[in-house]
Amino acid sequence: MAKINFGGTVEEVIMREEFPLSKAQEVLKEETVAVIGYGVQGPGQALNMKENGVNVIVGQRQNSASWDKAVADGFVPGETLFPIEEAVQKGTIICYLLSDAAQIAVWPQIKPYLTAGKALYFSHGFGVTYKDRTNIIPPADIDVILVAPKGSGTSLRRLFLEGRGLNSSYAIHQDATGRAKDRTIALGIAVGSGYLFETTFEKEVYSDLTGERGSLMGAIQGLFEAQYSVLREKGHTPSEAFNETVEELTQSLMPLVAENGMDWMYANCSTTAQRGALDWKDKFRDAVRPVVEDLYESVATGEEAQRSIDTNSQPDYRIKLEAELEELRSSEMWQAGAAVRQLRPENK
Ligand SMILES: NC(=O)C1=CN([C@@H]2O[C@H](COP(=O)(O)OP(=O)(O)OC[C@H]3O[C@@H](n4cnc5c(N)ncnc54)[C@H](O)[C@@H]3O)[C@@H](O)[C@H]2O)C=CC1
Ligand SMILES: CC(=O)[C@](C)(O)C(=O)O
Ligand SMILES: [Mg+2]
Ligand SMILES: [Mg+2]
Repeated sequence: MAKINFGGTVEEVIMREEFPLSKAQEVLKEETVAVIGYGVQGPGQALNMKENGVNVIVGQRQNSASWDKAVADGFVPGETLFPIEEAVQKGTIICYLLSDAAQIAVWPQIKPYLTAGKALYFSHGFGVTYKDRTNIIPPADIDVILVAPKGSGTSLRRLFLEGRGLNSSYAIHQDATGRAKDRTIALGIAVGSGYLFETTFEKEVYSDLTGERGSLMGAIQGLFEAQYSVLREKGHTPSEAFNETVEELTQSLMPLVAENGMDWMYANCSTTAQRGALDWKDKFRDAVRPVVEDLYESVATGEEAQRSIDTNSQPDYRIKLEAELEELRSSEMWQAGAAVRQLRPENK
């Protein structure tokens, strides 16, 4: 493990150099890795592992769009693609990549096939951490492990195809075989992680739920809406409001942040912008911090988990989510966004 200084705190991370793909292949050579669920993470992880030489099968509900997608991606019914229970039966490592709500519903069906020595793998600490709400309590004689790619399954796959990698966290909840750690790291490398950092199931789910509700998804849209609507009320056109709120951020400034940090992005903007950003950042921080504190509390008490379970267990949850996404899509801001995207020279 490499010791890396993260801004003054030294942490151990695992990189491909010290745990190369050849070692991952060696660790996994006797295993059948059953990827259960072929939604967003399922395809990314299954295809990356398959192309990395791992023996992968997929378990998915028949007569579903995801089943058809698995077929289109090259998984063969009866050979490498099976109904869920059959795949769990055949697998020695079970990657449980159903939606978190579906994991609860399907658990009683798969539990009998989690026999001694197998490994149960998650990409989220949700099911195990909130066990009082999910009833996901794995048998004691199996490994229970986690690799959580820090990003969308779509990005995991795209970065893999570009020869890059998405960072993942990893955790071992239960080591029944003495091989849990090797299995975990090998899977982490095989799914296409750039490097792996250690966590626990609880820390993973608390930080992940906070991040996606906060700066990664929820807060960012909230900030965009606030600024866009003020600009519009003050008489700015949609194109100006959208460009000054979103397009410039994603196209021009965030790539600079990604490349070399916030100070580098600031340094490449005008001194006028730098002065204003440095003055205003603390006001935004102070306004938003109490909301983040509320959010973390709601995650830690399990309120967020319960809301997610309750809503996403409804038979029509997809339709309802889609209706809310449609509302976003049809908002003036994102309609302006669609027009702006069309105008990018590369999209012409
Ligand atoms: N979406 C992402 O990129 C990320 C997801 N994760 C985690 O990975 C896991 C999988 O998430 P996603 O890929 O987003 O899942 P998803 O929402 O795409 O669902 C995966 C599959 O579950 C199946 N499914 C849904 N309800 C079912 C039911 N009642 N019975 C049987 N199958 C059912 C669907 O057919 C679908 O193929 C979750 O634990 C999630 O938190 C972690 C990091 C990112
Ligand atoms: C993509 C990711 O890692 C998220 C936002 O946490 C998720 O999809 O749950
Ligand atoms: Mg998440
Ligand atoms: Mg996440």
